[in-house]
Amino acid sequence: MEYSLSFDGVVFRYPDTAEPALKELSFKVPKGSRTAVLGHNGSGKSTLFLQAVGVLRPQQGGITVSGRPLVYSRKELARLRRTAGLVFQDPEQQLILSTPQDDISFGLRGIGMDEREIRLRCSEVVELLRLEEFKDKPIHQLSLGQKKRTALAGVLAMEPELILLDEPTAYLDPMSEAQLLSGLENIHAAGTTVVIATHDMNLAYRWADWIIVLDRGSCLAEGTAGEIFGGHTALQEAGLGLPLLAELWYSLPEGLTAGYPAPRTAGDFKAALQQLLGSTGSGV
Ligand SMILES: Nc1ncnc2c1ncn2[C@@H]1O[C@H](COP(=O)(O)OP(=O)(O)OP(=O)(O)O)[C@@H](O)[C@H]1O
Repeated sequence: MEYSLSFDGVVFRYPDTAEPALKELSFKVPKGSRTAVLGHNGSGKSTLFLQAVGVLRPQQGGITVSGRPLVYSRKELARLRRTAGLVFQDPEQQLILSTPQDDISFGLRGIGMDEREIRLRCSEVVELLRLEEFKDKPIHQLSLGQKKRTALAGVLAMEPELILLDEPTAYLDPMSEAQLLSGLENIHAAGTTVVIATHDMNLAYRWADWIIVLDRGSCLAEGTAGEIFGGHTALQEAGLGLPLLAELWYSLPEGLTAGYPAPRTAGDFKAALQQLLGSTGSGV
């Protein structure tokens, strides 16, 4: 299997802190996956992301992005910027210029792209993330959901192979969340590896195909969504509850559900129940 990102024994301690934020952290993100990094507050998710894009550097261990070990020279970091993009939890930390259009173009100018290509890339991401209506509006007048999509557009315009999003849906209403997820769907369909950090178990359950469970700076478990949500010991150990649909599914009699894949959406759950109860002669 090919991997877009791997950590091998990464240790990192912030200055003047007693405990390392990352403790011999090792895991792998399969290329082309939709990966969710799950962990409680302070488990190290944001620190992990900052390491993956070279903003922070491990004190021990190594990181590989798209098959290349990270090297912290100016040239290699510039290359990394085009390979791996990070969307911060707080878009205010990311958006620098006055309008979405200017902000998206800024990063592309920084890598020396010509103006014609910049205009083309900008219009592509503006369309993909449906920013047309407010692309020329002052950023401080945008809603949080619009700012989050603008920050995502700025990263996406660089066409990275790997995109990392820190708590992408935090504080978004259901409509803004759906818009952001649909943007991510298109990005993933185009071949990009997408990694999100979240403690929203319901989101991870319906969205991710690969899961990494982080606890106090270490990886407790990694595997397919079926393995992690089906086993649920790592989630319990990390103090993370089960997603509602998984809890309902695994509370059904094992004899009834044996051999059926656990449904990931409410619609699939209903269809599975109809099929299972139909096959036992009950019916819903
Ligand atoms: N700049 C910093 N200086 C010192 N310690 C820090 C700094 N940033 C984070 N930490 C510590 O590192 C650990 C990991 O923090 P991190 O922000 O990576 O966790 P997280 O899983 O992203 O948390 P959250 O879910 O709350 O965003 C925590 O103990 C935190 O207090």
